[in-house]
Amino acid sequence: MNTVLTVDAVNRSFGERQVLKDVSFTVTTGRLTGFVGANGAGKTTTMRIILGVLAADTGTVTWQGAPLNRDVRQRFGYMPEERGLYPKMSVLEQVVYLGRLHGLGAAEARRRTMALLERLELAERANDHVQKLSLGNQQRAQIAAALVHDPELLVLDEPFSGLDPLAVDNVLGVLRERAAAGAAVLFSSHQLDLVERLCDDLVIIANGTIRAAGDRAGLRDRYALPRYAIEVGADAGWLRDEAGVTLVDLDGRHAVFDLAPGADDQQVLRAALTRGPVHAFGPVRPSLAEIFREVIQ
Ligand SMILES: Nc1ncnc2c1ncn2[C@@H]1O[C@H](COP(=O)(O)OP(=O)(O)OP(=O)(O)O)[C@@H](O)[C@H]1O
Repeated sequence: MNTVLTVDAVNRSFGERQVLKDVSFTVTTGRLTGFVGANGAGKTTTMRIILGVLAADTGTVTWQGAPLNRDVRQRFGYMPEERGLYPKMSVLEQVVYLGRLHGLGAAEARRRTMALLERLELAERANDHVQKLSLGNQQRAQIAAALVHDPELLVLDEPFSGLDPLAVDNVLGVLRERAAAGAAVLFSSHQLDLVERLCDDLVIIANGTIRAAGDRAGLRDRYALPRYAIEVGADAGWLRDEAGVTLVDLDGRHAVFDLAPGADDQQVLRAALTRGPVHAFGPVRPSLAEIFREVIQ
């Protein structure tokens, strides 16, 4: 597994407004990288810069250490946020056409298109006009269009939004196969709770600034404070005043709290026991969505 794409100190403004501030991260072959942030955080702008649709004011994007050019970008696959298939053309014609634009011969483009549509469970719709498809199926057609030329880098803007859980699994399976075959995959989402289950690496952006980046487990270890759940016999509100305790959730006799570095969990347990029975007490593992809650709102 190699780092292939490097976004380094990219800045971009629209008029007076700076929407990307020193954005840096990397994307690795064989892995799915989720690019997560709230609406307006700067995901699409970053992706457009990677694809060369938009220029950075300062900073660089490199592929295997070299600056990007048209030839390299021909080997990328992009699913833009604004989608962009022609409503009045059949799915088959359209994906074949896009494959040919990327240099595939007619027979090869057709063969790959059919295989992809089959894999995306869209083969029965191959001859339908895009406008006749459900939104979820239009999305799968878009994904086929981004994949048909077997790109080395896949950049997908919100590929899972609007898909039902079965379709998410299907698309995820397809992306995993591409990664296993050596592609690098970068996709954006505003749903950290969904994405943390789907990807290997995460890049978290808020207000144009990268807040955290790395593999899932590493991010959890780095950013999570020790978190505990407790169930006591009466209201657990007293926890609020315990040294080193930050309440995450309080619901009557149940509470979830973080402990400051150096604070003693056993001290909290003893404090609880002086007030009455303790029915449950132990560490819990926060999800990334919980850790970065403010980033995704
Ligand atoms: N062409 C443009 N002209 C002016 N402002 C823009 C332009 N494109 C994007 N912006 C602004 O830049 C900011 C970042 O937008 P961007 O689309 O990159 O965010 P995003 O994270 O992809 O959000 P979303 O999930 O809503 O697409 C937003 O405030 C947006 O309004």
